Parts: sequence; C-alpha cells; structure tokens
Amino acid sequence: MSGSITADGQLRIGLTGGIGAGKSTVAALLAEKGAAIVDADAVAREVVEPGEPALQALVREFGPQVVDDDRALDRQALAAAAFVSAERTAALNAIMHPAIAARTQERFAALAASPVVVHDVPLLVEKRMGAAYHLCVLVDVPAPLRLDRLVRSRGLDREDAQRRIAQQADDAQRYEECDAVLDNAGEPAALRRAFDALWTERIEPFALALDSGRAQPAAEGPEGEPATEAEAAVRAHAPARLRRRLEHCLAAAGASTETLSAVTAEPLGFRLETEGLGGAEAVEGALRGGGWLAADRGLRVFADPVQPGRLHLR
Ligand SMILES: CC(C)(COP(=O)(O)OP(=O)(O)OC[C@H]1O[C@@H](n2cnc3c(N)ncnc32)[C@H](O)[C@@H]1O)[C@@H](O)C(=O)NCCC(=O)NCCS
Ligand SMILES: Nc1ncnc2c1ncn2[C@@H]1O[C@H](COP(=O)(O)OP(=O)(O)OP(=O)(O)O)[C@@H](O)[C@H]1O
Repeated sequence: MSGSITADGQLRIGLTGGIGAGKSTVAALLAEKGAAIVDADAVAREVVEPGEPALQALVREFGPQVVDDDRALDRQALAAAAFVSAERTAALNAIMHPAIAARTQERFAALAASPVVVHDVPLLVEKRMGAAYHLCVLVDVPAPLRLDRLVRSRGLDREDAQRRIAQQADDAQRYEECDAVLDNAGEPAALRRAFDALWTERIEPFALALDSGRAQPAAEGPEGEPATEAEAAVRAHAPARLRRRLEHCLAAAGASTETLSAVTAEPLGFRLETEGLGGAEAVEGALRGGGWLAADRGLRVFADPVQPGRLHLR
C-alpha cells in the first residue's frame, strides 16, 4: 500500500489513527492548505467495483452473500464476515492490500508534481509503513470515545466498530510508528489549533527545506519537555524511526546498511561507511529523496525541523 519516497522535493506525509479518530477531518484541514490527499479507504472502494478481480476473489473467499443481487459488494455483509477473527481479517487483507497497493502507486505517480502529498491510511501502523513517509501524523483519541463518536454521529453498529478496533493496533504501537500526535479528544476548535501549529512549525518548513534541497541550519531537535505522555512516547521512539527511514531509503537504492551505526543521541547522529556501497549517485539520490539533505561535506541532515538527525558519511 505504501509508495516509496521517490519524487524529488516532495514532502510525503502518512496520516493515521484508529477507526473514528478524525483522519478525514484532519485530511480536510490539510487539503485546505493545498496538500494533495490519497485516501486509502477510497482506493479500497475502487478496487472492489463490479468487474474488478479483487471482488471476485472476495466472493471465492467469503461466499456469495458478500455481493448483492446486482453483483455489487455488500460492505456490511463483508465486514460481518471479515472482522470476526484475526485469521478472517488476514484473509480479507491478503486479497485487498495488494490490489490497494497497486492502485496507490498509480495515485502517487500522478501526484509527483505536488509539493505535499498526504496518504490517509488507517492501517499504516499495523503494516509498519511509517518509514516510507518523511513524516507520520497520528490523530489520537482514546478507543472508548472513538466508539461513542462512531455510533452517535456516524451510526455505525457498536459491535462492528468494536470488532474492527480489536483487529487494529493499540496506542503504544501507534506512538512507536508516528512522529507527531494531534490530540482529537476535545472540541473540533482545539484540533484546528493543534493542526495549525503543526502546519506552521513543522510541515511548512519541512516542505520548504525539501523543495529547496537545503537543510535548515537551526535544526537542533525538539525543544522543551513533552507536554503529554503520548508526546513523550513518540519522542522516545524517534531514534528507531529515523534509523528505519535511513534503512528504507538506502535499501531502495540497493545499498547495504551493514555499516550504519548510531553515534550520538543529542543531536541524533548516525554514521555510514560509503566505501564499497557502490552506485554513489543512486545513494545520493535515495538520501535526498528520503529527506536527508546535504549540509556540509560528508554531512546530511534530515529535513524535519523538529526531529532533525544527522548522517555522517565516511
Ligand atoms: C470490509 C469493508 C468492505 C467494510 O466497509 P465499510 O464501508 O463498512 O468501512 P470502510 O471501508 O469505510 O472502512 C472504515 C474503517 O474500518 C476500518 N477497517 C477497514 N478495513 C480494515 C481492516 N482490514 N483491518 C482493520 N480495520 C479496518 C478502518 O479504520 C477504516 O477507516 C472495507 O472496510 C474493506 O474493504 N476493508 C478492507 C480494505 C482495507 O484494509 N481498508 C483499510 C484501508 S487500507
Ligand atoms: N473533535 C471532535 N469532536 C466530536 N466529534 C468529532 C471530532 N472529530 C471528529 N468527530 C466526528 O467523529 C467521527 C469520525 O471522524 P472522521 O470521519 O474524521 O474519522 P476517521 O478517522 O476518518 O474515521 P474512519 O476511521 O472511519 O475513516 C465523524 O462523525 C466526525 O464528525
């Protein structure tokens, strides 16, 4: 389902959260700022339209009751059959996710000229897709409140919503994979304020740095104490996320990460022996595409103004 980080100068954001957290609400705020949105739920609907091979595979796997008289997918019937156990959900995913991934690649390719592309993807954490984006944003709401909102304002069946939550990641796993948290347990106005701060302090300068190809000199890491437990957890996992990002973009260039080592904690620093890596240009391009911009001879800086990271090439 993920696109790899390829289009030069483009900021790619992964947007996620448990069912009913408010991803669509945040995606609308991002679109207002001019970001292009790829909506995984919408792509998932397209690949099961009548005549699509994934629809036929669903009928073979789950039986004829998952289509109606017009041979269109009965979404409620499929949800009832698929979310009963981890094994049945895995069977659903095995059919759907390759089809979604192929269509998603096409979407990203068509948006190569957009400065900011957002992938709204409910299962980003479950599928450990975070390293494929420069920044992952989590919309965070405790599960019981999500359940109430889904039942009250969207009319979703409570048991269905509960079963889906049981097949999704938990909060601790989300804090490991995501770089920024938007708390949406309060009023919509509070979400908008938090979003505006994230846009101004992080997304906009990050996108400008990638677009210009120049690392920002002030990148010294997060300031002050984390305001919430969620933020503290997110920050604690930053070194591991940055390392996964580095490994992801180097692997895309076919370069070995055997000599990649962590050297400093503050600011976060890594070292990579480039001798014998081969394809210097491919490695350069992959690092740039991954958000690691040239700052000095032998030094790359990850362009996230809040979670910078340095890479020393030897
Ligand atoms: C089972 C289906 C037909 C139910 O359709 P329905 O219209 O009721 O829900 P919709 O597609 O709008 O999804 C709503 C939410 O359910 C949750 N959800 C959907 N699929 C899954 C899944 N495989 N595992 C866990 N949660 C899921 C997500 O939070 C999603 O945002 C549909 O969800 C589906 O095709 N799911 C498989 C594809 C998939 O994994 N989609 C998630 C995005 S990649
Ligand atoms: N701060 C809020 N206060 C009250 N209700 C909210 C708030 N934010 C979102 N909602 C409502 O909660 C429901 C879920 O929000 P939204 O559709 O944005 O979530 P989502 O994460 O996209 O959902 P899904 O996982 O189903 O795709 C919607 O009915 C929305 O109007």
